[in-house]
Amino acid sequence: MEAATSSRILPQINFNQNSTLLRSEAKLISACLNSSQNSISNSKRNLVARGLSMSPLVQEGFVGRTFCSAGVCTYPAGAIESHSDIAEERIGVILLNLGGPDTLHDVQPFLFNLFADPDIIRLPRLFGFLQRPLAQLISVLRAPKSKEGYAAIGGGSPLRKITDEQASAIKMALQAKEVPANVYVAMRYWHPFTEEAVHQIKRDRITKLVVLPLYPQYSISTTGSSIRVLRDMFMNDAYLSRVPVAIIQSWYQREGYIKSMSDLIEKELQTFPKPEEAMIFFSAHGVPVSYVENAGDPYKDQMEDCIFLIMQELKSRGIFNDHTLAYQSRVGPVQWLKPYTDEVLIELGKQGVKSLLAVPVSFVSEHIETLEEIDMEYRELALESGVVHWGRVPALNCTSSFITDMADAVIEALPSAMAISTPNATTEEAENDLLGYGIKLAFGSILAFILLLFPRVISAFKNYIV
Ligand SMILES: C=CC1=C(C)c2cc3[nH]c(cc4nc(cc5[nH]c(cc1n2)c(C)c5CCC(=O)O)C(CCC(=O)O)=C4C)c(C)c3C=C
Ligand SMILES: [Fe+2]
Repeated sequence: MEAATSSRILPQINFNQNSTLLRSEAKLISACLNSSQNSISNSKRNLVARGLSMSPLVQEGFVGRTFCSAGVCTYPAGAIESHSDIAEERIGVILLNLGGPDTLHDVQPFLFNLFADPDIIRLPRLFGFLQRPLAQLISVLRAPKSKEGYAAIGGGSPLRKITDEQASAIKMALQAKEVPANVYVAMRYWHPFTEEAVHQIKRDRITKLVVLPLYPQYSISTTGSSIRVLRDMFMNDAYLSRVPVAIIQSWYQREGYIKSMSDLIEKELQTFPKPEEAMIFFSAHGVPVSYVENAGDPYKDQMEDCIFLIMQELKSRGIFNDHTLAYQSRVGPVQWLKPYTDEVLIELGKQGVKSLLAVPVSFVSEHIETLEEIDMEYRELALESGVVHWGRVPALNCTSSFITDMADAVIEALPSAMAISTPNATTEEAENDLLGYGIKLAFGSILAFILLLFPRVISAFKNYIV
């Protein structure tokens, strides 16, 4: 794999010169994001240092409860209860997505929801009470800039419409494969919220559920956050905690996805006067470096692996264009994953690159960061920097090969669905636990007493062992 632009690492950004964020807002976010760096456990650090990404669900407190393999998580045998007594299976698929403001009026409350998420602004537990006041402040400060962006793309986010269309398309693809299912949309920060989807799932008496995040790569800030919210709802509900669930954590490595992305790239390259000369410029949404380096977020590794797989597929088709990966959409002055898209564009222009094909790679729908940031801001910057031919690969949206692959992913995950059997202890269970603990304590004390008082008993035991 060509090292992801390691030869093009650029100088650190100076906030005063380049950041598009308001200074006061930036300071606030900086303080919040930096503070989270101190609360990372050594075990996580060791794993990361050894190059082993900790399972994201383990980081989220699923320790001892989950088995994760091949991107699908289920619950261990001891904690499950089968639904074999259910005569009629009603399959549900829940699509997890970020959500976006439908109108300009929604922008500030949407931003509030985003910044109030402890997986976006990661405060130490002790300062958790500050999360909502901070979110209020930051959302009010950022709203004008965000509104400008949403105004430029028609006055709101297209995410809800596209995600609804993807849900209908996946439902139809499942139907065509003779797996009838209801498909629900659960947005993290705007309507339809996760609560609304979960309400419908209960209303429809779903008996088996597949959780499918619409993010190809896993990040604590996206898939991780949505699964945490969903898990809390399921654990605290008598019905839902018994519904078998399969969670697909990430799916960037699926052949169907890699081929669909390659198809789009191959097609768009043909629009260049000399297709073989265009540089393929993968632009992924960034995350703060601390997520990867301190919290063990597998996002960067998965992103690089994803680019490698796409380039391998293109090579197998005889496409040998140069490529590079950079990260966009940083918020605040903390270090985000590098290299930054804007800096790389300027550098490539300086190096004399004339043709660039931008490929958004961290998200499967058109949204503000493709329609405004890439198509407007980055296009303009690239052209100013000397690039002559600029193109952009569209998001997958409802591309049929992609939708078929998502349906296949659901079908493959179904057999591993298992229930969380009321893991939140009821009062009765808690009392039983206490009783059990008391019995063990009393028994242990009596045993210790006997062993201490009667050394002969010990030697008798020894005789049995040795
Ligand atoms: C894989 C995708 C995404 C990651 C990772 C991610 C992390 C992340 N985002 C913010 C802050 C903002 N994100 C915003 C919008 C937004 N983000 C994603 C995807 C990822 N975010 C999408 C798809 C969208 C927008 C959707 C739409 O409405 O079209 C915004 C709001 C827009 C803006 O003001 O720029 C903010 C703010 C952080 C801090 C973060 C990781 C910690
Ligand atoms: Fe984002």
